[in-house]
Amino acid sequence: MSVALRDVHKRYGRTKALDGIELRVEEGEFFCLLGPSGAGKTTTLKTVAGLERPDRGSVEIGGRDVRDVEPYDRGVAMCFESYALYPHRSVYDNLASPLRSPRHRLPAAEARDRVGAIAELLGISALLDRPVGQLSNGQRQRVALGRVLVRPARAFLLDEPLSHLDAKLRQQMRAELKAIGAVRRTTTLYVTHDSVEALALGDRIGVIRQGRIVQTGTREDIWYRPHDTEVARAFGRPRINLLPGTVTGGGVFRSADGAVELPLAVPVPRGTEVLVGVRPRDVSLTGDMTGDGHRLAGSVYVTEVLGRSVEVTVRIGAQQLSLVAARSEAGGLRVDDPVRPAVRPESLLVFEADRPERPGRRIERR
Ligand SMILES: Nc1ncnc2c1ncn2[C@@H]1O[C@H](COP(=O)(O)OP(=O)(O)OP(=O)(O)O)[C@@H](O)[C@H]1O
Repeated sequence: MSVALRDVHKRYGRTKALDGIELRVEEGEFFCLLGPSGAGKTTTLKTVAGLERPDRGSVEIGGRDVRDVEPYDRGVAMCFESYALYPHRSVYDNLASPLRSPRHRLPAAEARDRVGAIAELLGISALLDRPVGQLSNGQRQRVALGRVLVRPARAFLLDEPLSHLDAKLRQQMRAELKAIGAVRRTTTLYVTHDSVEALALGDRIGVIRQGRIVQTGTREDIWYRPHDTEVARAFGRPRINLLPGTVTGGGVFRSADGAVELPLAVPVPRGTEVLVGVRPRDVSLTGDMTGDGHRLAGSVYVTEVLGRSVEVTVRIGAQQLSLVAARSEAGGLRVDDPVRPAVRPESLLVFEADRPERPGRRIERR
């Protein structure tokens, strides 16, 4: 079932939690809602589940306005970050109890199969007889997720369901979550503040900030065409370089101290104050084999080993430019060594300068 929110507003006293949310999750789609703490992610989910009533705007499930539909009758299954489990009952009972509700009431054998399959996928088969109260936080979180995924639902609403797992398990579960048949077939709205998770999981991603959706798109849209500097900063580690400066005649970017000059592929009027963005992996330490790409002259400021590659921060006048190079290229570099990194004009993103009231928007290629 598709899920749509139109112009949804919600206030708690003086706090504007949702400020005109527009969102549409297509049938069967896995949609990630990404935003910082307090952005309104949980409130959005609660509004879909019917646990909060919007002050204005509408929520539709399967094309039907659900204003007057009770949470229980909406047919959505929600997993909260603060999970409600029965601590004295076994993992098996916690997983099976949703299937005993009058809504589902599956035959015992079928319920057992479903619970077994979900427990297997979540790696908790060995814990089925244990009381939930004796489990670790990460194990409990998997039980809570299982309680949601086990039931037949028209849509899953998942609120940071992997947040309590350690890094390794989180990565593993991330990969497995989308492979679960029920998840693959069922519309899923997944909330996270982790951009890596959003990029890994989302068929599409919605970026939420201060109760509004700033940008919706595929991972390619968000990565290559971020709406503004804040979206650009949110995705990618090491972070995108954003160099402040002005556009001179001939469409060349120039930093305030004149140390960095870069030809722009995007037409920008002369005199415009901009931030030029380039991702560290798009800066080449040794210059392109083909020789194209614009060269800059600087010196090594800091190097940091990131497994097989090295992050090199280069000082160019008053600017710092970070790049990622292979260890074979950058392994021997010392602080203050001169380097000539190269940047291709087509990998540059151009943004309006940030203003106090809002981050700089990307200037589009015409
Ligand atoms: N029941 C409530 N009463 C008062 N204020 C609330 C209530 N629920 C949420 N808020 C406020 O509404 C805003 C949005 O909260 P919400 O929980 O939706 O954010 P979030 O993006 O899910 O954040 P987090 O990642 O920290 O869970 C916050 O400023 C929060 O303090």
